[in-house]
Amino acid sequence: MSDAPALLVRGLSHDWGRKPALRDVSFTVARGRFCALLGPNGAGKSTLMSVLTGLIRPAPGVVAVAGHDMARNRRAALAEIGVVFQQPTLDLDRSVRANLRYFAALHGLGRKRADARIAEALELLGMDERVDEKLRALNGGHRRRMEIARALLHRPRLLLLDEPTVGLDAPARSAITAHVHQLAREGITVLWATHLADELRAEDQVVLLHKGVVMASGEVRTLVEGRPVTDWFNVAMEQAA
Ligand SMILES: Nc1ncnc2c1ncn2[C@@H]1O[C@H](COP(=O)(O)OP(=O)(O)OP(=O)(O)O)[C@@H](O)[C@H]1O
Repeated sequence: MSDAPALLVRGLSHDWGRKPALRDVSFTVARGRFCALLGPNGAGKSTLMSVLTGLIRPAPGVVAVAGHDMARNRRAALAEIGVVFQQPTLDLDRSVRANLRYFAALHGLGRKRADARIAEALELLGMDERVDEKLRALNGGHRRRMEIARALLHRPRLLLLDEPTVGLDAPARSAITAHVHQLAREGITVLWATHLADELRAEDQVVLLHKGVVMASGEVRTLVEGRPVTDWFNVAMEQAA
């Protein structure tokens, strides 16, 4: 199990009613990699995130997280995952600390351990000085960082983020992108869904999804062949249209 990839997805398909959303999707993400799940609106990114978080069952398909099969050993697989959903779910009238303590308690962490984990997670996101501020006083970028910190409280090996920069201005977008790349360098495996190719870096892995099908997968540097990532993405989408 120790050699298992952080995430394995094999032969995964899903239909919404009669509408195909994912078609025979397969890829793996090695431990400590930043993998972008890149695709335009309607590509199937959110559907795939729902499968990976166990919200919907693929038929057919295999998902394994750190070697734990999602169908056969769901609890162990889910314990390895931290999730940042597209829609924020925060209590704006409470402080950063109070929000995080609440979620730490949901994970069964006692107060002392919770506070240590909260400090650790906030430091990773450059948010430690905000711990006593009310969420309402924070800007969108800081709220998002706080949600990422929350997803790390139980020390997951795999962090899933569904379009985490939507609605943020350029500086906040670039700060969050940098912080999450840093998390990958710290050993946390990241799957980052986005439709914005400029969030990718040369050393990242990318899974290019279009109409539910993986069009390309591999290291960004190799796939773009010297072009800017946005040019490569635009050409791939024009060819697919
Ligand atoms: N709950 C649902 N019921 C029916 N169809 C759905 C549902 N969720 C998604 N779809 C359809 O599945 C396809 C893939 O959508 P999905 O939301 O997974 O794509 P996406 O890449 O996340 O796009 P976006 O960036 O717009 O969220 C689309 O055709 C969408 O209309």
